Amino acid sequence: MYELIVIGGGPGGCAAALRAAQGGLSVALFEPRQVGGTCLNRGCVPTKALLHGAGPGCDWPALAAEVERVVSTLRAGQEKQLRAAGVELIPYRAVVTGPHTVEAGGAAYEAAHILVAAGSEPALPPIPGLDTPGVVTSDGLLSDLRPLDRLAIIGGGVIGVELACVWAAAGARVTILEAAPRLLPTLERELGQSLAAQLRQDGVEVFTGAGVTGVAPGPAVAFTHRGEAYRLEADAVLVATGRRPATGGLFAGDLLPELERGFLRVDGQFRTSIPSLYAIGDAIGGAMLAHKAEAEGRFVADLLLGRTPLRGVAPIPACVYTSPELAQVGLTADEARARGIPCAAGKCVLGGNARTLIEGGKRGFVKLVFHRESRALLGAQLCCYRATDLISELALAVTLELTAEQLLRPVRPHPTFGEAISEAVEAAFPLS
Ligand SMILES: Cc1cc2nc3c(=O)[nH]c(=O)nc-3n(C[C@H](O)[C@H](O)[C@H](O)COP(=O)(O)OP(=O)(O)OC[C@H]3O[C@@H](n4cnc5c(N)ncnc54)[C@H](O)[C@@H]3O)c2cc1C
Ligand SMILES: NC(=O)c1ccc[n+]([C@@H]2O[C@H](COP(=O)([O-])OP(=O)(O)OC[C@H]3O[C@@H](n4cnc5c(N)ncnc54)[C@H](O)[C@@H]3O)[C@@H](O)[C@H]2O)c1
Repeated sequence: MYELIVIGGGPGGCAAALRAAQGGLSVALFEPRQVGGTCLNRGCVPTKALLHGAGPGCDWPALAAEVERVVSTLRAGQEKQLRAAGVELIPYRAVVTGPHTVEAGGAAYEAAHILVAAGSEPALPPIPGLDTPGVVTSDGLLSDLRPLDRLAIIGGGVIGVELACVWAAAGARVTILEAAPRLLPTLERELGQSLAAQLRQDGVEVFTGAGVTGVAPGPAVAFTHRGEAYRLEADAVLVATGRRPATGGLFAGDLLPELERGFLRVDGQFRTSIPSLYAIGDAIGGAMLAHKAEAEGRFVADLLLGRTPLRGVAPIPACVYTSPELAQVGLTADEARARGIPCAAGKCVLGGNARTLIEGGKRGFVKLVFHRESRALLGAQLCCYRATDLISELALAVTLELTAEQLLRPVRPHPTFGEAISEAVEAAFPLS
């Protein structure tokens, strides 16, 4: 009998298992694939290593070896840390058979609490021909790293644009087919629009409002755009149209917690409709991000340890590691207005930022959204170099509800990208 069984060794499950074990609970972690989950093995880490390493004349075998070195180093470290904390790693797929019981590898296990952190898997849209040879999801593309002359991408979301940048940097002709009117439709409007302009300048073809009608052998993608029909031949077709929860077959018999579109429904403390069963990460939906899963895992571990959870409910920053990078946290001006919140927005365009010009001068901006009366920071949207690092300062400010005056108190060093934050605050509340 364990105090906690964790199902899934991704960032959510590992964070929960580690913290619970460090706090003194007996913990078993079930993971039939590799520790690290999607993030470490098929997601965040390999894609960022590729974005860092891909370039003209790319040596693909060397790049693939470097990606594997990074991933396996991190995985070994993570496994060591879990074992050192006393987590029992069980390499089988688990099925929940009761409120306190799990079956895996032909054996039964029992625990006071069960945490489902089973993550997600690629979701395929109902487009005819997706079983054509050469059509892959991110899992397939990342497991067979090789040069491509022509890459067609269905879906201009986060996976689509990041992997477009990898193969475009290595010299491939990349085409993105996005159904929505802009790239990255879940992010603030100008972020997707600016990225599309930059990608086009870098030679990537971008069709927004595209209607993909099918994939034929070749592979060749048939699509419509502004009333015209097109046929696009490629060496590979990446389908990156979102992910779905990996909750299929997770529960046995009559035991089924409440689901919503396949995602486990949880309350504010990540409890499912079965009191001893918690769920976190991609399996519960919302932002499908590693740091969200990890924060939620720590939150549940703290709850079970009887501690007040520190993290897990703060606004979750979203980052896109393209060039330039994009990042956002909290509310956009449109979202604030739609909620009837009086807001003041300030924007600093980086054309006059010294560090931006020194490092190559790609288009960029920092936008900040404040409550007009309290002057508390509500949200931030960044399109610039190092946006994915700069956003942490702004996530802190949104979380702590810092005001414009408080944001202006620190002296920011020169020449840095961070100077744009001071300028954007001043633009929101001009002196006259
Ligand atoms: C290409 C790509 C790039 C990404 N880049 C980023 C990024 O840069 N930043 C970011 O924040 N997020 C990124 N993500 C998203 C991120 O990977 C996920 O949000 C994150 O991994 C979710 O963590 P999780 O712990 O909920 O689930 P997962 O990481 O999916 O882990 C779930 C684990 O559960 C295991 N499992 C499933 N069912 C069972 C079962 N029945 N029994 C036992 N084990 C089971 C699976 O094998 C898996 O290892 C990316 C995703 C992809 C696909
Ligand atoms: N940097 C990061 O944090 C990062 C990187 C990669 C992935 N992720 C996570 O992984 C998840 C999955 O990424 P994703 O890019 O697959 O999903 P996504 O939801 O970000 O984007 C999917 C895109 O596909 C489009 N689409 C859907 N059906 C289509 C169709 N039939 N034809 C053309 N376009 C279509 C959607 O409009 C959307 O823009 C995301 O939720 C994201 O949070 C995060």
